Amino acid sequence: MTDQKVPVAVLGGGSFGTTLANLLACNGVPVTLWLRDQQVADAISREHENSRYLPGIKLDERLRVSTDLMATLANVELVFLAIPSSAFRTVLQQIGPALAGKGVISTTKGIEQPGFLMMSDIVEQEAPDARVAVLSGPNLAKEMAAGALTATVVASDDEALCREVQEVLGSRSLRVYASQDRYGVELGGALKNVYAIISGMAASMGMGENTRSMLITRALAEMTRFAVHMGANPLTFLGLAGVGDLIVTCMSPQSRNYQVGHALGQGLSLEESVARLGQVAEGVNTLKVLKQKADEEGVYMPLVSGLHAILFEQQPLPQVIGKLMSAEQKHDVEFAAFMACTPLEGV
Ligand SMILES: NC(=O)c1ccc[n+]([C@@H]2O[C@H](COP(=O)([O-])OP(=O)(O)OC[C@H]3O[C@@H](n4cnc5c(N)ncnc54)[C@H](O)[C@@H]3O)[C@@H](O)[C@H]2O)c1
Ligand SMILES: O=P(O)(O)OC[C@H](O)CO
Repeated sequence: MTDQKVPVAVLGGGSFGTTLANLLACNGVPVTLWLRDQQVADAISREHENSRYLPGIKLDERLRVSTDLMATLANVELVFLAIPSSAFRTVLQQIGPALAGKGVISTTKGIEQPGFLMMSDIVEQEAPDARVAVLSGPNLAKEMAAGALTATVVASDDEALCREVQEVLGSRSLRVYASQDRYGVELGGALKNVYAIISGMAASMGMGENTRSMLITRALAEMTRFAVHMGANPLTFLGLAGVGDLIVTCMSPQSRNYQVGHALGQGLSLEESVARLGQVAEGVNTLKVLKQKADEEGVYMPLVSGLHAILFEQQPLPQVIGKLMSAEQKHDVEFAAFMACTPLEGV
C-alpha cells in the first residue's frame, strides 16, 4: 500500500497543515510538512508533536518535516496549501514555477482583496501550469487530528485530481467527497467564518438556542444569496462545504472564529479578541472584503452589515440587533428562487 501512494507536500505548519500531513502519514503516504521555523521543525521531528498547534496529539513517526521549501516540493505530485490567506500569495510567488504539473490543493478559507479572489484563483495566477483543487468542509483540525469521524469535499474540474486526493486522504476516519463546483465550495468555506463570529458573540451574551438556530439558518440564506449572485451553484450550499461547515463553525467553541465572537461578546475589543486567540481567524478579514463586495454588487446581507457596523462602524450592539429584528419580514426558503437563478431580495 505504501509503495502505491504518490509523494505529497503540505505547506503550512499550523493546526490544519499539521493535521493534514499527519492524516496523510497515517495513510502510509510519503509526506513532508513544510514550515518556516527550524526550532519548531526540529521539535516536531524529535517529539512527534506540534506542541503549539496540536498539543497532546501524537504525530505519526513517518511524517517528515522540513524548512527547505524547494526541497520539499522536489519530486512530489500533490501539494496541499494550509497557509493563512494573508500570506498565501507571498508563499505562492516563491514557488509558482516549481508547481508546474503538480496537483495543488488549497485548504485556506479566505478571500484576497483587491479583486475578491479565492485562494485557488491566486494559485492559477502564480502557478499557471499547476492542476488546481480546493478542499473544504466541516473540518475542525483538532477533532480530525484526534481521529474523529469526519467528511470533507475536494472540488475541481479536474476529476482525476479529485480522485487522487480521495485516494491519498480518504481513510476509515475521513471521507472525501468530490465536487465540480470549486468556486462554490471555496466561497462556502470563506463565508461561514463571518457567521461563526456572530454565533460566538450570541452565545457569550447568553442568547438561547432559538436565536442560534435563527442565526445559522438565516446565515445560510444570506451566504447562498450572495454565492448565487456571484455564479456559484446553490446546491453546493446544501452540502458539506456549505451548511455542513456553517453548522460546525457556528456551533463549536473549538472554532477560532467562534472564539473571536465569544470574546467580543464578553466585551473585549476586536484587537484584544484576536490577540487572545493567537491563531488565524479568517472571518475578520473576510467580513471587510465581503461587506465591500456585497455593497458593490447590491446583494442584501443584513447579518454581514450588522457585524460590520459593530466591529468597524462603532455602532452599538443593541441598536444593530434592533435594526435586524425590525427589518421587513419576507421569505423563509429562497432556494426555489435560487435554483431558478432569480434570487429574491430581502428576507
Ligand atoms: N484549523 C482548522 O480547523 C482549519 C480547518 C480547515 C481549514 N483551515 C484553514 O487553514 C488555513 C490555515 O489555518 P490554520 O488553522 O492552520 O492556522 P494556524 O493559525 O493554526 O497556523 C497558521 C500557520 O501558518 C504559518 N504562517 C503564517 N504566515 C506564514 C508565511 N508567510 N509563510 C509560511 N507559513 C506561514 C504560521 O507560522 C502557522 O504555522 C486558514 O485559512 C484556515 O481557515 C483551518
Ligand atoms: O477554527 P476556524 O473557525 O478557523 O474553523 C475551522 C474550520 O474551517 C472548520 O471547518
